[in-house]
Amino acid sequence: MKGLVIKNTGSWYTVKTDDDKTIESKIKGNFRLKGIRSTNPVAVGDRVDIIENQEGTAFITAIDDRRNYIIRKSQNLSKQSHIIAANVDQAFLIVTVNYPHTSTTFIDRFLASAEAYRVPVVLVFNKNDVYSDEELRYQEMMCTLYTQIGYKCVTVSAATGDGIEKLRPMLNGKITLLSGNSGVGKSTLINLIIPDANLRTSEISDAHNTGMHTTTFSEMLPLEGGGYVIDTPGIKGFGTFDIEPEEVCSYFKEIFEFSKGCKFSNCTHTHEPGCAVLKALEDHYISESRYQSYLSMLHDKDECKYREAY
Ligand SMILES: Nc1nc2c(ncn2[C@@H]2O[C@H](COP(=O)(O)OP(=O)(O)OP(=O)(O)O)[C@@H](O)[C@H]2O)c(=O)[nH]1
Ligand SMILES: [Zn+2]
Repeated sequence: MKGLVIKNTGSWYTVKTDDDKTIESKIKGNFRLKGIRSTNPVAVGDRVDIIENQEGTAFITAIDDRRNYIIRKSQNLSKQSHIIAANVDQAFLIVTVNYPHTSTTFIDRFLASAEAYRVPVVLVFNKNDVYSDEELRYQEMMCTLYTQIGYKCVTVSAATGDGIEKLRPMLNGKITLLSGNSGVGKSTLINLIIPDANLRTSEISDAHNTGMHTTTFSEMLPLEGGGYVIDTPGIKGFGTFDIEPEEVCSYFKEIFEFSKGCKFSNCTHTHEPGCAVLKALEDHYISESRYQSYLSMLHDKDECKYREAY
């Protein structure tokens, strides 16, 4: 029988079968996933084969190929990874222009890593209710910038509920990863969208920040209209991927478009003559902040810092 892994607590996996049953399952014997050194071979979001046994539980016997997965690297020496979720349909990146300020570098890095994994991203601008006119203008500028590049932008307030109704239809039937810096309102938003989720709010998540408590349990929260939401504290992007310096550009959609006009095919868009990207930057077709983010990722690569950041 086939099913979807919706929860992982230690060695037990909750599988929602295609005929809508929920069965607690374990991995059978020496089942190993090729290629990944991970503390958990199966993750929420995985499509699996199960065989039911007499006790009413089941064995997971096979796992479908993943379209994508999100990994957290272990901080200790084992260098093992923990797979947080697999087969994500889309990501909502929650950003706040203030309280706390989400930097464009943070946004652009997230977008670039999502591009690499072909995961569509929606930018959700939260805390609309607290901003001054100046902050609102800045928020609008950001929305315009990212909309022009091709990302959907939504402005909401999790505190007042303003704009939340726009999110619901976008979530329907999909597996959505909710991400964003600490304090931007992820838990508040989830509690609003799924009232019985009863998620921890800021007090407890402070423990995450100091690294006192890292949970190895993941769960996809079911939505009323079908689909799931995954809340992942502290995830800055997708996967650990070996990105080559010449690839960085292809993950910045608009920069990539202009790069097709560069004189040299190996142009790094930093100093070369006949660089169409530098020209577009000068003519304000490419924004300064996006270009700076591109440079920061390019330079990180030189120093091998980027890989470690994820
Ligand atoms: N004014 C205002 N405050 C908000 C809004 N959304 C969340 N907050 C507040 O911001 C603080 C942080 O919200 P959380 O939902 O805990 O943020 P989080 O993103 O889950 O944070 P972590 O768990 O640390 O990742 C809380 O005090 C919330 O009440 C909003 O739209 N407006
Ligand atoms: Zn160039």
